[in-house]
Amino acid sequence: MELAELLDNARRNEALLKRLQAFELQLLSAQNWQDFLTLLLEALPSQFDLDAVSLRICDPDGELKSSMLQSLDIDQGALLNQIEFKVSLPIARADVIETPPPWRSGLRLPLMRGGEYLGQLIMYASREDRFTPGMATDFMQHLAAVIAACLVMVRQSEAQALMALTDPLTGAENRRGFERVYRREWARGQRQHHVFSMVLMDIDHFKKVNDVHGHGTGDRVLKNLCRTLKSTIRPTDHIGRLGGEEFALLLPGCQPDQLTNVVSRVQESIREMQVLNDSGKRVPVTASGAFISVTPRPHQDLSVEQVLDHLDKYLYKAKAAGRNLFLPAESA
Ligand SMILES: Nc1nc2c(ncn2[C@@H]2O[C@H](COP(=O)(O)OP(=O)(O)OP(=O)(O)O)[C@@H](O)[C@H]2O)c(=O)[nH]1
Repeated sequence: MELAELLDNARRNEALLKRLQAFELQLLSAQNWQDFLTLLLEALPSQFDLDAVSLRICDPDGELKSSMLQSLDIDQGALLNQIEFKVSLPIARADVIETPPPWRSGLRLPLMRGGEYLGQLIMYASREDRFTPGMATDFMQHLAAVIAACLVMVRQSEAQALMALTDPLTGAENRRGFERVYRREWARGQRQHHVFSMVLMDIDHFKKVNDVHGHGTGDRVLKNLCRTLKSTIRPTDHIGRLGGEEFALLLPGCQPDQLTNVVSRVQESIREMQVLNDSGKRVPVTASGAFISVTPRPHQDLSVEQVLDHLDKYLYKAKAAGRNLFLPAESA
């Protein structure tokens, strides 16, 4: 190799190394999925002459996917299209791989951290000579090690953030978590003219459940209710436990004409719940509630407290009318 060519190669390597170091520093400061995934799936390809990047993540119990779904706004959900969540993945070493069209070369990098196999990062190029068999991949393998460490850090910090916003008994969002969801949905609605719906509900005669069957059975009712609600509404909907036996639902994209159906389904699923007391006897459960569709408008501000206070008046009417009843609230 000519000296000039060697120097040119060295300069290119040095420039690549500098870019990698700067990129790694950015990655290390990512605290949440949005920053981490945007860097990995959008910044990485543009900064390193790649045409696309995808992630395959080992996620046997679906925890990572649900953490990302919780943390990302729905309009950032496109990032998730570049991620495959796998129940299991065969361990693969760093290698140049065959790629489907339109890509003409690709590199697969394993993501390992402390002996845990986290998944793979796949880089695609439309140039055939971008990745060639036998090429040196040490820089990229180093990058993969940093990505794996950051993935573990972000997983942990997202889990901690989620814990602070989650009700430990039922796994529903706590009041703070629910307020955060509302603020996000309100802002998204203003940006994109999205409607969302809200339901406020309260278990009927819950004090009696506790008094007659004991606190343990009362807790089981609350846990069962959340499980039931989760399986009745969409995975992108939100359940908040606002206090004792009071819950709220936030249903993004749920139009007024669909809301009555959703509420009937919710009511039905609560009535069908099979909760047993300590003697194995079924405890019948019903709830009362109120519901409304919210259309965020630009330059308007309607807080979650205002919506909930408004719904509370209708919930009170439903209780007064004999319970086991959900009433539509007039627009706020
Ligand atoms: N088991 C259990 N009970 C709780 C929890 N949080 C609140 N409660 C109980 O929920 C009951 C709520 O009672 P009330 O506010 O009188 O309402 P209610 O009996 O459901 O009556 P209505 O709402 O009018 O139908 C109280 O007995 C609280 O102690 C909890 O985490 N676990």
